Amino acid sequence: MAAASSSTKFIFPPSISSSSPSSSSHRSRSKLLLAFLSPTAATASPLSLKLSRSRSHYGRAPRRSLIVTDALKSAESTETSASKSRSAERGGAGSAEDGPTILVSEKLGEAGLEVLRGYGRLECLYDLSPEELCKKISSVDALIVRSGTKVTRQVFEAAKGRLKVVGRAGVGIDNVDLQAATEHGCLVVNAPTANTVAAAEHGIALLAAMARNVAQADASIKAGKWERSKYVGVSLVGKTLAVMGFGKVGSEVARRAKGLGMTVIAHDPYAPADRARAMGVELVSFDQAIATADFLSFHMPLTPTTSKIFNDNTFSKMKKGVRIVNVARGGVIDEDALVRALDSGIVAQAALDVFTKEPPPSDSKLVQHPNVTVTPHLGASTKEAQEGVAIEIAEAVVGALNGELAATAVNAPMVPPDVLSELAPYVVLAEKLGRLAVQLVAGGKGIQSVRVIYKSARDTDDLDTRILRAMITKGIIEPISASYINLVNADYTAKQKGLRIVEERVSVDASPESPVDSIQVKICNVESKFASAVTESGEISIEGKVKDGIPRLTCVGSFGVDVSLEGNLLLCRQVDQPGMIGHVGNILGERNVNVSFMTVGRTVRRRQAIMAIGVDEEPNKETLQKIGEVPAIEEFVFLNL
Ligand SMILES: NC(=O)C1=CN([C@@H]2O[C@H](COP(=O)(O)OP(=O)(O)OC[C@H]3O[C@@H](n4cnc5c(N)ncnc54)[C@H](O)[C@@H]3O)[C@@H](O)[C@H]2O)C=CC1
Ligand SMILES: O=C(O)C(=O)COP(=O)(O)O
Repeated sequence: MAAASSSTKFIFPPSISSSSPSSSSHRSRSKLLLAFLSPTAATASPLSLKLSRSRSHYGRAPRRSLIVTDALKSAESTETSASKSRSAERGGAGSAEDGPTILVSEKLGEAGLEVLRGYGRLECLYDLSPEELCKKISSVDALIVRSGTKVTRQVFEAAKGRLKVVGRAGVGIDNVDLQAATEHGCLVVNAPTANTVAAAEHGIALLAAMARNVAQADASIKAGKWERSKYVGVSLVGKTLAVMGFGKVGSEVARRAKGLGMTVIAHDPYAPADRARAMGVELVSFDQAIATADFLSFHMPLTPTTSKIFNDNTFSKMKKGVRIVNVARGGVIDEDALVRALDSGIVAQAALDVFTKEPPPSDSKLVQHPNVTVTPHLGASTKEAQEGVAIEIAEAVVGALNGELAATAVNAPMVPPDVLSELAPYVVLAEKLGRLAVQLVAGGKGIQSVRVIYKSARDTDDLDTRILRAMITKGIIEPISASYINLVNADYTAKQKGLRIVEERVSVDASPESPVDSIQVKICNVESKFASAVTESGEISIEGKVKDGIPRLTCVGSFGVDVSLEGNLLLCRQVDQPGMIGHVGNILGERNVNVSFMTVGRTVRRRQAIMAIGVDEEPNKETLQKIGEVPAIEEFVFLNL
């Protein structure tokens, strides 16, 4: 159980870890992290990691990468030299041939490519059609995109379970079907910070260019004209700018606009008013913002709520002659309505970097409108931003492929590293308890309701159980279905299968040093193969603890036991009398089944006891039959942990 004894160093990425890449702490860290994303968490064998810092900042991929499955190996062997040369033509092929395959489908900064090259097999294919992407996707472990690639449900389906991570080299993830990603257990990460300033600068560039007719005047002079009176502009100083969406980009735009002498107001239903106030920006309602502003700048994400939020109705409420900048997403505007608003003069000018359909049709009335200035989605396109975004996304993807929970995960719970570190051994315990509990269920009715009870000395607020719940779900579902469960899709899959997991906390007088004293898993309203596991209230109940970093089973039904949760387990209920351990031990020994431990728990002396026997090998049918024939044995069950 290397994972269970992992040191706290595991939270650091290789680049800043003080331990040697091949050290045991690194190994145990990696094995632990495997638990969060890998299909084979609790049963994974020790990994042989060969991270070499001399190759690159991130080192080479481990021989058996943390979320790389066997499917990867077979797919690797089918990789053709034709595809490699094609990839080299279009963007270059990678060199770490034995690592995971990472497909980059749009131009990415060189610094990020360098990180990826050093880690895995890199393929840059920049002009794939949707059909080509679907064909390619089942042979890659990670996909990195910008805004131009639509990662649809079809893409996730075509991946056939191999695609583990989609990295969005930028902020907006509206081009990725997040629901489909979650259903397929695929992690989506983005790079939310590195292009903020670039987008804000572009917003300001468009604002100033629009106000002074820079693009139109440039086109005019190049057409041989000299039209000074036609291109008289408007001033920015003293005007009111409404920033719609006061997030990272919006607040940077606000800061710069204030520097230009504008009065800045903002609308954002979720932004803290004190942050705005500290910048001298007043947060106002949507209607107030659009009715007051001389200039509007859009900086909200495209979501079902913001889709076409600027439409005939909202344009009609704007100040006549308002000027609009959009560097967010084209879809927040009803583009036909904007054309009408421009024609009627409600909107005097618009400067647009983004469009509902990109590229927009060449005969688009909006693009061709004389009062509209356009750029081809250039907000993030500075050298600096592209290098930054590329590094940010490469780090996130490499981390995710290593089984780490990315700080920029979009569809998985964010669990701070210190919490992860502390819960490490309990993660293994949780999965084992789920796996064990489900094997005690006698088929038939199906499992619908599971109660999980965490006994802890800590305050409720001081215990984040999301990972534990996910791992219990994984343990329960995986042995009885073909689903592959990880932190991304655990809750979704449970819901799909009609499995209700209810969590309870019980305060106990234990050491507050440990986040959890024990975890109890109870499966309700089912019959058990092992009647002794059923409590008086009719639930299958097992309980486990972590002792010296090792997960142990401490209770079955109302019988106390104490066995390490490793390998295989025989649970027998017998009459509590001398000689039972020797008797069963002999049957196993004679058939070459090695016993790793034995423990006996009883409720009342000389009445009934439960014997838990750990075995290295799986006993065959005949051996199990022999055990069943021992007169004092009342029932027994063999469990695979
Ligand atoms: N043109 C380009 O190349 C780029 C475009 N972007 C886009 O800019 C937008 C903002 O990006 P960030 O500032 O980094 O994101 P962010 O997440 O930091 O900020 C978005 C803000 O919008 C707010 N918001 C959500 N719903 C809203 C609503 N109905 N009304 C008003 N505000 C609402 C949120 O509360 C949040 O504060 C995104 O759409 C992103 O995709 C970002 C970078 C480059
Ligand atoms: O980061 C964003 O949201 C952007 O819109 C940038 O898009 P891009 O990566 O330049 O295609």
